[in-house]
Parts: sequence; C-alpha cells; structure tokens
Amino acid sequence: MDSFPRQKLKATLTDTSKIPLVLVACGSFSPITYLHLRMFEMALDWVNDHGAYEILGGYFSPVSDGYDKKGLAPWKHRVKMCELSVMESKWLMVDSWEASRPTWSKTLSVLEHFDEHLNGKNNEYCCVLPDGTKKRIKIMLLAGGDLIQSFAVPKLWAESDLDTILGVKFGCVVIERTGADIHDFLLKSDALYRNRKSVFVVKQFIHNDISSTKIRLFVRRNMSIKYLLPDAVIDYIYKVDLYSLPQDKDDDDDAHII
Ligand SMILES: Nc1ncnc2c1ncn2[C@@H]1O[C@H](COP(=O)(O)OP(=O)(O)OP(=O)(O)O)[C@@H](O)[C@H]1O
Ligand SMILES: O=C(O)c1ccc[n+]([C@@H]2O[C@H](COP(=O)([O-])O)[C@@H](O)[C@H]2O)c1
Repeated sequence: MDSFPRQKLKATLTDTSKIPLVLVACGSFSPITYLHLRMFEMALDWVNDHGAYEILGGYFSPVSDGYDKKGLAPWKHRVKMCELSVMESKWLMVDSWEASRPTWSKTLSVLEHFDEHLNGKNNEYCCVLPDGTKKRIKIMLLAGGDLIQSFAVPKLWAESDLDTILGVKFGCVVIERTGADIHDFLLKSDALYRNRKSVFVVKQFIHNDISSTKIRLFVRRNMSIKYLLPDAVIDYIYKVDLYSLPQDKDDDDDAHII
C-alpha cells in the first residue's frame, strides 16, 4: 500500500501552459518553526511572480535519526511536530519516509524518492491535464542559505549529487538567510555557478531568523517560545517533554548565543 501523502496535492494545473512544481524541504526540523513554514510561503510568492511554474504541493521531509546532529529529537516527534504545523495549510504536507529510515539518506535519494512517487518510474502518475495529456512534475529542493553554504564544506556533498540536485533534473529554490550574501556565494561555488539557471534565490522581505537551536535553548532555560512556532507544536514539546535536557556537550555550548 502506497503511504505517500497526496491528500493536499493538486491533481492538475489551473493554467495548463505552466510547469507543475512540487517543493521539498529537507532538514532537521527539531523543532519546526515559523521560519520553516514561511520558507514555503516566500517560495510560493516567488513561483507566482516567476510565471513559468504552478505549485501543486509542498513537503517537509525531516531527516532520519541516523543523521545524528546535535539536538535532534526522535524522528516520530519531529514528524508529529511538522504534521501539527501544516494542519491549517492547504498545500503543505509531511513525508515521513526519510525520517523513518534507520540510516541517513542523501538528499539526492530523497528527491529521487519524491520523483518516483510523484511521476512514477514510467510516468504513470505525473500530472494529468484536462485533455488527458500528462506533464512530468518538476521537483525542486527548497533550502535556506545556510544549507546552500554547506555545499562548500569539503567532502560533505558529492559533487555529482550537487549537479543533479541543482541541475536540470531537479533544481533549487534558495531562501536567502538574513545577513548572508547568497549571490556572492553563488558566484564563488563551482556547483552553484555551473547550475545557476536552475538555482533560484528568493529574497526575504521581512527578515526572519528564528532558529531551532535557540528554541531548544529557550525551552531548557524555561524561557517563552510563544509566537516563534505554532501553539500546537509548543503544547506538544511540553506534553512529551522535549528539549528540557542538554542532548550533549555541543548543545550546552549553544548557551553563548543569547
Ligand atoms: N534563518 C534562516 N533563513 C533561511 N533558511 C533557514 C534559516 N534557518 C534554517 N533555514 C533552512 O531551513 C531548513 C531546515 O533547516 P534546519 O531544520 O536545520 O533549521 P535550523 O533552524 O537551522 O536548525 P538548527 O538550529 O537545529 O541547526 C534548511 O533548508 C535551512 O537552510
Ligand atoms: O546529500 C548529502 O550529501 C547531504 C550532505 C549534508 C547534508 N544533507 C542534508 O541537508 C540537510 C541539512 O539539515 P541541517 O539540519 O543540518 O541544516 C539534511 O536534510 C541533510 O540530510 C545532505
């Protein structure tokens, strides 16, 4: 049985001249915040302005516990918090395939998983237009400026993966990070420059720098986290008692950031 979430996926295009697009955000989401939700809304405005694409849906794909990053709550909790956050959204969904795997999956495999479920191995799904013709759904990675900057960390990403993720097969919508000059970075990074025609930078008109690290720290310090993330997520964090203990030494080191 296919458990891939499709409940909010638009079945067809309103404007058949456009390219159907699905955005996928990969990350820890420990916890998800209003910044992560806003990333999709900023991307939606960019898509509507750009003109070539029409959004069919957006997905959060939380990383597996195997990613082993500091402050990573168990995957079931991270998926649940993402699900609570998208309840009010008409187009955002959460796919738990990546999170539920015992080992970490490369982002390229995650995008390929989406491609398989959205388009099918032999285009059996795709997007069916009212006249019966099929259009392949374009899947793009939705990423923040910090994730893009991690492309430059030696040996972290495979160069060939980056060319596929950023190139014509997929592509990437980048939400600029407050204070970071993404355009400068785009010029400096070989992979980003090579694939610049399918890497789109979205400006944050209202700067938002809510960070999951700080949320975890606030919880540990008994400080308020209201209005930084949805109330349902806040209630969940306290109900199941997440982030009240330092996860490891590195998390303690984050105390200097406030
Ligand atoms: N301030 C920000 N501006 C733009 N994008 C961001 C910002 N913070 C996070 N993102 C993006 O959100 C996605 C999910 O990242 P992640 O879950 O690691 O969030 P985070 O708040 O940076 O977490 P942590 O504080 O635990 O490192 C990534 O694409 C990341 O680039
Ligand atoms: O595919 C890769 O080679 C790769 C290398 C480093 C990081 N990633 C992904 O990038 C995301 C980084 O999330 P975070 O929380 O570390 O900002 C997460 O989804 C990782 O799986 C992916």
